[in-house]
Amino acid sequence: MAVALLNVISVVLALITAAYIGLKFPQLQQQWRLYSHRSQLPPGPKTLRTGLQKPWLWFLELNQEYGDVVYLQMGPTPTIILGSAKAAWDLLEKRGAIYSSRPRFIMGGELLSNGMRGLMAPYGAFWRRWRKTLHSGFMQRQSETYRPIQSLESKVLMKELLDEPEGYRRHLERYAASVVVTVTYGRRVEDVRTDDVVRRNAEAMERLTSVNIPGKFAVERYPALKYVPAFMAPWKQGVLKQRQEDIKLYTQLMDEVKQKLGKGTLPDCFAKHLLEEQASNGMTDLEVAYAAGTPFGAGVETSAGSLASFLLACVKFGPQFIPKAQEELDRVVGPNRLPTFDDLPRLEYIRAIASETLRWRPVAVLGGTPHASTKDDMYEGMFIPKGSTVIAPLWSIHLNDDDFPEPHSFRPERFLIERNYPGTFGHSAFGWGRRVCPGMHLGSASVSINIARILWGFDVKPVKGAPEVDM
Ligand code: HEM
Repeated sequence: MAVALLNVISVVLALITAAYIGLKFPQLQQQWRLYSHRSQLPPGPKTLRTGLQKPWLWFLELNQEYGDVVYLQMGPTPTIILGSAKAAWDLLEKRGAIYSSRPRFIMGGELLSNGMRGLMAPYGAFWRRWRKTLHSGFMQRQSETYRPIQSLESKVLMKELLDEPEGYRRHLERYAASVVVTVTYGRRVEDVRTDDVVRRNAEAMERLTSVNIPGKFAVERYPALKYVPAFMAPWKQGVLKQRQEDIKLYTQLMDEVKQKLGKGTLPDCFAKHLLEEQASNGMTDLEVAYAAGTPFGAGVETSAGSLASFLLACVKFGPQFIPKAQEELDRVVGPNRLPTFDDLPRLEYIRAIASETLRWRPVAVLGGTPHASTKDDMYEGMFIPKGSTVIAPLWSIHLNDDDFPEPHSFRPERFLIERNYPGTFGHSAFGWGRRVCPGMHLGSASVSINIARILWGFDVKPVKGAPEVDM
């Protein structure tokens, strides 16, 4: 009896040890890889700073102290911080085949979204399918067909700014939300405070941001916890319940689209294209529903925030660039009509202001969602391990004074001279490589047309007597 019990205990212990080694093996393998290349890892600090509200400020300090490629050991994950356009271009663009994945987001990407949100998806078949639909919905030629929508919403924005200038932040949000919701679902947004689609999408974003907090959930550090049954883990029960809310939202929005399509009342829009291409793309109904939710999550705050940066630049540096811009608008457009998209090719200085806006205070201050590498790599004698999280903070890259002398000054003129900068835009506001922002044509058109019209119609000045603010 005693021998039988001992045998059972030994088997159980052996199974536990095997399971432990199985679970630990990838981590041990990674540790060995790091140890054997320790002398070739990029330079970096010995200790981490935790609880930072604005990590990009620290990353800039690190890039200034250690160089363009900095190494941090964040728990088990090797993390690389890129501090120059060249390093980001060399790795994320030129070596896109191995730097286009994402780190694991177990709470947000896996448990909340069940892998349905392409923005957080690893590089692979699902991401490629999702990305293909975004490409066909937002590539240059297709985005140009959305210009009448942008032009109309921009006119509404001008009227709102005229009637209630102090509500400018809300008006910018309404503009951006209405463009995105019209382009996606074929219906306008008249007021962000009362619109149902806006409210419910904002709630979905809230659900996502509430679980995407580094260090908040142990499962991000110990991925095996993902498999603990929900009844034993209230945090898991909570996030799975929230998943159902997301599914309800995206499915209902798509059902409304299908009803309108059936009645023949659906205007041309991204959701319609998704349905038309669903069979050839091999996407499930749920994939389509989540894909239609993508532009709202990625395109509203980025567009509105970029225009807010422009107003900030006007308040801080207006006298240095507004008169030149208005001289150009007087010359090219004249006083009797609003600037249009057709004028933009001749509004060189306005386009330079748009580029400088996206550079000076980039909304994606950390460069958007981090990339992850899928193979060991060597860069300028430094070893970058497979599975590294790669962050290219635009705060470091756009405020790097080798590329942008006096980086905190707002100087559109930088974009009017020949400069040696990788890529075609002269800045990196839309990211890099295979993950580059698919909405960049829509986003940059929104920024340029509204800058042209605001400067044509308004004098933007600080409120009289307003206190000086650190920007
Ligand atoms: C001025 C406006 C915008 C800015 C500054 C901006 C910026 C960015 C940046 C920096 C990234 C990260 C790229 C990378 O990982 O290397 C990104 C990704 C993305 N953006 Fe935008 N964006 C803007 C507007 C839009 C719009 C209007 C859409 C709507 C379709 C959109 C959809 C996306 C998506 C889906 C991704 C993720 C791509 C992927 O993971 O493959 N963005 N954006």
